[in-house]
Amino acid sequence: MRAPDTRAGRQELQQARAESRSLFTSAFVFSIFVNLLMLTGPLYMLQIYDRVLGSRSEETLLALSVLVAFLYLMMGLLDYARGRVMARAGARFQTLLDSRVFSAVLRSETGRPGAEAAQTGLRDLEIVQRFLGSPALLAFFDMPWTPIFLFAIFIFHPWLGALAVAGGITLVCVTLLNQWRTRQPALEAAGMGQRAERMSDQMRDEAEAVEALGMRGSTFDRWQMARGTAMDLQLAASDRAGAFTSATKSLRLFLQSAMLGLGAYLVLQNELSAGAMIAGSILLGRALAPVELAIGQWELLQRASRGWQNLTRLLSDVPPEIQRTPLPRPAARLEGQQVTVVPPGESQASLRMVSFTLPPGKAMGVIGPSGSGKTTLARAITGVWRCAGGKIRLDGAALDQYDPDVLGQHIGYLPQRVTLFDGTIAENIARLSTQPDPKKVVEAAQKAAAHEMILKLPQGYDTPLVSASNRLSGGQVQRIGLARALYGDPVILVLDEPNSNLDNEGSEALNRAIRQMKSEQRSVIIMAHRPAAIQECELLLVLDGGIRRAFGPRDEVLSEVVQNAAQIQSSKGQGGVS
Ligand SMILES: Nc1ncnc2c1ncn2[C@@H]1O[C@H](COP(=O)(O)OP(=O)(O)OP(=O)(O)O)[C@@H](O)[C@H]1O
Repeated sequence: MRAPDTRAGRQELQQARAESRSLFTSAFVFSIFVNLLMLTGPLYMLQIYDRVLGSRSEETLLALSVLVAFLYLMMGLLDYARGRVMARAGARFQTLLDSRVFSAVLRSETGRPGAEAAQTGLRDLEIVQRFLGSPALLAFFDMPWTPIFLFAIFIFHPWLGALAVAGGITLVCVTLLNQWRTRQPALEAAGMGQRAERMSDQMRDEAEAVEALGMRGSTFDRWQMARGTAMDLQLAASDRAGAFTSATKSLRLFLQSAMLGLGAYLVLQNELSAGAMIAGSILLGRALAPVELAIGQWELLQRASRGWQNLTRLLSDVPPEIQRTPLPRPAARLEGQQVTVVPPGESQASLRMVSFTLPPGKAMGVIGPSGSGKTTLARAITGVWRCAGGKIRLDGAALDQYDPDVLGQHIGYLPQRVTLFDGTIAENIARLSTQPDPKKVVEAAQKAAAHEMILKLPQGYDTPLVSASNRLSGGQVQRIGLARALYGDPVILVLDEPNSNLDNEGSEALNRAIRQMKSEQRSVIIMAHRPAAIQECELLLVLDGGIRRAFGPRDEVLSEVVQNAAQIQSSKGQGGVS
């Protein structure tokens, strides 16, 4: 199987990273000075042993100590500054991509629910941001200094240099071995951990069904199995990584002592000064510090690298929205031309070559048995799913010529299953706008016959809702969903099974809202099972197995196609549910 092309996503990420190039450059320059100043310690040692102790000069000691204190202060300041710069580079990277990744996650979820890259998109971005602002990346800036420090040790004595190089190579080999040995278990542990998390999220959301159906034990068993496996894998991964971290730490400490030992031997042979012996040992510590730091931060590095890969996949799968020329507010004329829709991730179309025309001021009913493609059509009209073939045109322009957010304002949608979000009732009606227009909110609620019901709630329109809570009944939720669909005066209203939870009063209010829409030259589409829902419709589209069975004036179509036409027509004019 060919690997998916992720070039576009990688390019986007690289561009966002390149926006912080000046910050990275300053951090790199700071790192040069920090590393130069790291020579302070060894040089001080060298001077103390070889000059101060030899000459017994207190003035030299004082002068050297003052100088060293100053240099350490500078080093501290520069180190702090580069840490701050890197943190800002990470933050800038995240700010640049926040909105892009957020909409890619949403679009990916509507397109192909459950796609792995979308599930973790926002978390991946955060991990990459954390890595960009962490000491782990600074370790890579410090690494080029490792050979320079090693070279300095060579200047003291070739044997010391040889030992340092051998030690350095061993540490690098351990690092590579670490990478090789821990990558797979870390990957598996992360994957399984995410699965357990998804499972617990779903179970929490569906807590009511879990309780009512006595599924607590079995759901717990499933979750625990996933979690247990994740924990075992995580333990194995962290054991391995921990073993490597401890091994490198001990090795480094041992190397430093070995340097001292070898240095002392060379001093005894009169081949080295005592100062150089100590300085060499300190230099070795400095040379190997970035390697050890990189190993210590290996987990973050791996997670960031995985996050980067996921993001490249996500951003490649979901290209950025193109800037569209804004169109004027459309007339409520909707036209379906040979519309074919294939559900995301499926190979079979659930709607095939369906055509219809809905002029302004009219309502169209869409009926058909379960699975006939009614919801699919609603999704296509609202732009949630794109047409695989044919076009849907709103006032002459294909739906993809509208910016998705603008299209959402033109087309009000009441989905089959209404979900409300965390926020007040008013905010939910105003589609989570941070500054809801109170007048429009109340107007929409009145049209949906939700106003009185909302006023009876403890804090009226300001009653806070928690998405998962069930303080509202199914009918109440549906009325608020209808008010949300009507908010902002959409030109087209798409209602998917609007009567499923409405009582008589709600159904009548719905019919009133439909009549009002029509009188204002706006139009309505109703996907329905129940006859009461289509009594306001002039047009009827009958679907069966994703194919148009009939389309035309309602009564004609009914008498032509639906066998129980008489029964449905008899409910006409009664209002409410039959
Ligand atoms: N998200 C999806 N992924 C894959 N296939 C889907 C998806 N949603 C619907 N389908 C398929 O598309 C076909 C039409 O489904 P659709 O939900 O549009 O029917 P419907 O007429 O609205 O049914 P109902 O009256 O039961 O709501 C069905 O065969 C269904 O299996």
